[in-house]
Amino acid sequence: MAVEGFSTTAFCYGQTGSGKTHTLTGPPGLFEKNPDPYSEDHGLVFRSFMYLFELLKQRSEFHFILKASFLEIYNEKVIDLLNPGTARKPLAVRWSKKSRGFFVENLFTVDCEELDDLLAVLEEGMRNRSVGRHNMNDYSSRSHTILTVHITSEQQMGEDGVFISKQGKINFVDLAGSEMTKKTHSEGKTLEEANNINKSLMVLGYCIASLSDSRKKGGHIPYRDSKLTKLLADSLAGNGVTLMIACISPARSNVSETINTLRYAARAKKIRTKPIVVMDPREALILSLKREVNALQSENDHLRSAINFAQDKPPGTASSDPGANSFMQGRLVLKTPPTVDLEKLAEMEGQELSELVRHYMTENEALRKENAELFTTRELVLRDQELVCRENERLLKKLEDVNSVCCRSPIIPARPTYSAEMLNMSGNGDLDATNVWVNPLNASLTNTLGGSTNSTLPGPRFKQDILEGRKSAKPPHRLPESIQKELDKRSIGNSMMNIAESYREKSHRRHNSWDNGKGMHGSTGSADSTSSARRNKLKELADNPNQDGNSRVPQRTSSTPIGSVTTESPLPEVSLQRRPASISRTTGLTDEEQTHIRGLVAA
Ligand SMILES: Nc1ncnc2c1ncn2[C@@H]1O[C@H](COP(=O)(O)OP(=O)(O)OP(=O)(O)O)[C@@H](O)[C@H]1O
Repeated sequence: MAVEGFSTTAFCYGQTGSGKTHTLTGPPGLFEKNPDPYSEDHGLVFRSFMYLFELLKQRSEFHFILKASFLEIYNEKVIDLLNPGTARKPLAVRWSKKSRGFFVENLFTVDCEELDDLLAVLEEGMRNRSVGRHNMNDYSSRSHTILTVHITSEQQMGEDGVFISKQGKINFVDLAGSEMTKKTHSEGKTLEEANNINKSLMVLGYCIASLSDSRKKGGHIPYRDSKLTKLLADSLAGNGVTLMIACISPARSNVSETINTLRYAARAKKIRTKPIVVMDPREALILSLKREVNALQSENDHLRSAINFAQDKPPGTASSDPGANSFMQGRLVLKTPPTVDLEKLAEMEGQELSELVRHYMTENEALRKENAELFTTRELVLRDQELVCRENERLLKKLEDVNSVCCRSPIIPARPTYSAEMLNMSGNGDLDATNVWVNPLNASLTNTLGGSTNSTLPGPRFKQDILEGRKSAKPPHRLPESIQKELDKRSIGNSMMNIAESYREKSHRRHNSWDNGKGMHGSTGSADSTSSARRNKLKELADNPNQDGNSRVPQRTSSTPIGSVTTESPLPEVSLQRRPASISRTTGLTDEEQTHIRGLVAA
């Protein structure tokens, strides 16, 4: 992973004499014997170096730069093991704003081109580290050591000449073992070393405990309490990968330390880091910009293909919609970013690349906005359509209800030409009980002739059908308008003639009665004879249709609303919708009608 650019750490933890140094570097004095490179005595560090160089050989497309440093923390002082000097002057640990981590100032770093260079660093450091002796270990490490191998890899991205470099590293940390001074019988200098070792290990334990506790996430981690934790902060909770090797003793007498070590290991196992590849900020920016450009270009291609698909739709679909056209027009005026030659991309400056990305982002934003608008419009159209459908269903249901009410009523024929006043008709079946005035002649004729009214009376006949409960009763079909008008003229003309004749007859009888000296109210017999004569006359009129085959009795046609008769000139219009103020008791006609009829008779 260090080769890929990650920061990695392997550290050994455990009580003194448990084999930490043995695990990392092998038995004491191994390198003084000039061992075989493939000896089984080698520890993790040597084996890692071997594996690292094998890996570098396989990756010929990369250019690697290796650098190594070796330091120890002895009594809370950082000593450079590759350049200790005669005075073993301690180095300062500082905070780097750039890398946002602690670093050792002026630490000697050795370029390592060969495996031997790395082995030389390891040997030199092992030789210079502080080793002591106590009851539990003849070669006890009196300090924490950190061997770091920095791996810089450079790779050419594509054929445009841009090199991308990554900086990975491996930390090999050999911690000094925790000591129970009672057991080790440490005194003097060794006791001071043991106290410092225990103190720094305790801080490390606090840091591990805090990092592993999910409740303290984001809380304070006491890295600054020791040099060891400062330098391991990045490995413990940074963006690297860390391997903890817990070394324990198989001796029964060390059981409490073993349990303690395992407890630490269990806590450390809970720590979660977020490994990232460490790169040069400028190169990282170029790489991210290139990725972003590729992503935006692919997204733009996708959106363009989707828009072209919408444009290629046949007429009558989306393009035939004027609203859609306006949308299309609005979309077509989008500012398209300039086409970029990918080969020249590497030559472009960071500012140009940023400008280009900004162009694509603007276009992308516009396309996203347009896409959202299209979706919104589609939703609105669907909602409107649903509303119209619901309204349609409601109106249809209402129409059905109205039809069913009309059909259920025994006196209302279900004909759409009836005025709304008919709907207010009471349910007792008496047409005369409504507020619609009916021509008394029609009514008297119906009463006189009963159900024997001839077939030229469509209204009463239809009414009769309803009364007889015929299911097939339907309103008569409408005639063509010209024929219907002609029929209306004739029927109205006939009715007027009929009225004129009855008026003439009534006048004649009235004269006779006056002649008989009985006056208007003189005799009931006269009234009876008058009504009898009128009945006979009407019957005669009904039984003898005129030459056109039409009855001379006023008829209601299908196109004429009930209660209203409309004529064209020269016949005067007579409205029967409202009962006139003054009606003659004998003729049943208004003054105005009588005047008209008198004029007609005179003519
Ligand atoms: N796996 C092993 N096989 C053989 N010998 C071992 C093994 N582990 C440790 N030893 C031996 O035990 C002794 C102590 O080991 P080592 O020095 O590595 O312990 P340590 O944990 O580093 O102690 P300290 O913390 O005091 O430095 C050494 O002589 C080492 O060779």
